[in-house]
Amino acid sequence: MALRGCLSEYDATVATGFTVTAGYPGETLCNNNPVFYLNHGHDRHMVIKTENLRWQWPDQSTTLAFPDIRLPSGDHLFIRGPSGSGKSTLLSLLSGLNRPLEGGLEVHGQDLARLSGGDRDRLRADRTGVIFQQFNLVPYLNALDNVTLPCRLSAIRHRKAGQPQQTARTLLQALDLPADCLTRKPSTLSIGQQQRVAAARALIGAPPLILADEPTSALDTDNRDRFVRLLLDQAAANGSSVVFVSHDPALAEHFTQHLELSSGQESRP
Ligand SMILES: Nc1ncnc2c1ncn2[C@@H]1O[C@H](COP(=O)(O)OP(=O)(O)OP(=O)(O)O)[C@@H](O)[C@H]1O
Repeated sequence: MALRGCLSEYDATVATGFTVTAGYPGETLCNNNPVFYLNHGHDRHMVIKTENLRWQWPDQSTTLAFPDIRLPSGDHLFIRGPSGSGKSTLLSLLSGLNRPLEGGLEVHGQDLARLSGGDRDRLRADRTGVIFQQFNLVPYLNALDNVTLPCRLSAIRHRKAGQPQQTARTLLQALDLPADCLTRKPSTLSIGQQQRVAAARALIGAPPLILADEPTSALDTDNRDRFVRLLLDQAAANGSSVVFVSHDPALAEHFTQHLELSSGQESRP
């Protein structure tokens, strides 16, 4: 099916994690409002910098307090912690989906606490690829069109991808997706194949940061290790930093930095 005119704002938002603020049936979904990407002297190569970061969900009595993170450009960080320790919550803060309750949070040199929701969405669209735990593929788009979606939502990602369809093919091939899967819908793909599509979608347009939320949880050990290696190889080829969360300590060996979240969280006084 032709891509133009068949993508709702809802689907684009669920699939990519950012709100689409432009786009009508038949038009390319792409918000060209400029966000100014600043460099801050000695921190210009720091992709993520957090300090005393805290978050409290509405109606929850406990506060999630996160260890400080310093992630230089190109480094790969593994975040581990038991269920409920706040791994997904931390990724929602790093991606700008939620604004921190307290503490410092700089991503791509931007103070996320000071940006509006729309500017955080734009920053994420342009500079962060997200792999969701459930992949969030758009069910009525084939694998290739799912992968090129970020290029429709970000002029920067589109420009960096060059020819998005060709780049998507190259990425999916590098991630070992069989050629006959390229034009198939997600529901006809195995979990491992859907996972490769989700990874290619995060990688296209070489965003400086990839955030991955337990994308290997449904895989066996061999496929899990292979997927992590392929993902990190592609990220390294793009020069992208990676933050990968999992409860599985066996994956830690693939990463250059490690962070452990504990299950014990502070109670609010
Ligand atoms: N939308 C929400 N509203 C209210 N509380 C939430 C929400 N999302 C998460 N929480 C709570 O925040 C805490 C951390 O949840 P989170 O999903 O970040 O943990 P996790 O480490 O990713 O867990 P898992 O490994 O099971 O996915 C939990 O106590 C959870 O119940």
